[in-house]
Amino acid sequence: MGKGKVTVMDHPLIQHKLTIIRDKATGTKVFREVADEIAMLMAYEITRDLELEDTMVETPVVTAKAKTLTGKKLGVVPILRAGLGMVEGVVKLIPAAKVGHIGMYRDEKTFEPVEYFIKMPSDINERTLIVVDPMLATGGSAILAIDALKKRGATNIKFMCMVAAPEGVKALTDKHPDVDVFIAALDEGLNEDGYIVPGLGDAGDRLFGTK
Ligand SMILES: O=P(O)(O)OC[C@H]1O[C@H](OP(=O)(O)OP(=O)(O)O)[C@H](O)[C@@H]1O
Ligand SMILES: O=c1cc[nH]c(=O)[nH]1
Ligand SMILES: [Mg+2]
Repeated sequence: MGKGKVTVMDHPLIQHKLTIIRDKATGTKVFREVADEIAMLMAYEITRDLELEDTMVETPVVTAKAKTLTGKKLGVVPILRAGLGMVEGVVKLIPAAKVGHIGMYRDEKTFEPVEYFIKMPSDINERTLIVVDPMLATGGSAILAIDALKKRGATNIKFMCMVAAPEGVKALTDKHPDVDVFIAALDEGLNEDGYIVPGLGDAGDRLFGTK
């Protein structure tokens, strides 16, 4: 592994749901639903360190001391297309989060990422950004996406993916050691076509039914 902090979220529910989306017999509808559920479970874990402050609440019984989120700003940044499949799951838990989009495709021969779209909230320098993409293969797409966010002023970034290859985790944590990486499964590696093994195939195509 590289220099950054890496957390593997191997909760039983996440592992069970991952098996469903790894299965090649799983169609688009179920793939989308289960990917959404995995993203929500991961968001629950990734938000464990959100800051709380004291407040008062009037219950039907008494006025009591209680806790509330500080309202520190968050952003979710899906890497298109496949990252879109993780947005709903996160914003269901954090409805105040703004969403920035970054479009990236991987050249099929060289595996080099190409950026084709970016639209961010204007205040990304004030936000904790959670970059989401189901797949971290060579790491090229995640590295370029995070480069683009840092260039625009982002300083507090987390990366969350479902399936990662060790090569991608090393490349990402070497290049961006300040970015905490959260993954649901660390797979064996990459095949000659740049696919994660065992992986789940092309996440974008499986989410959107494009193959
Ligand atoms: O770590 P890397 O080697 O860069 O590969 C991972 C990238 O490949 C996939 O996107 P893809 O290029 O297939 O685009 P899509 O989401 O539009 O299908 C995936 O969603 C990641 O963004
Ligand atoms: O296995 C892989 C590798 C890159 N992108 C995917 O969607 N799947
Ligand atoms: Mg794809």
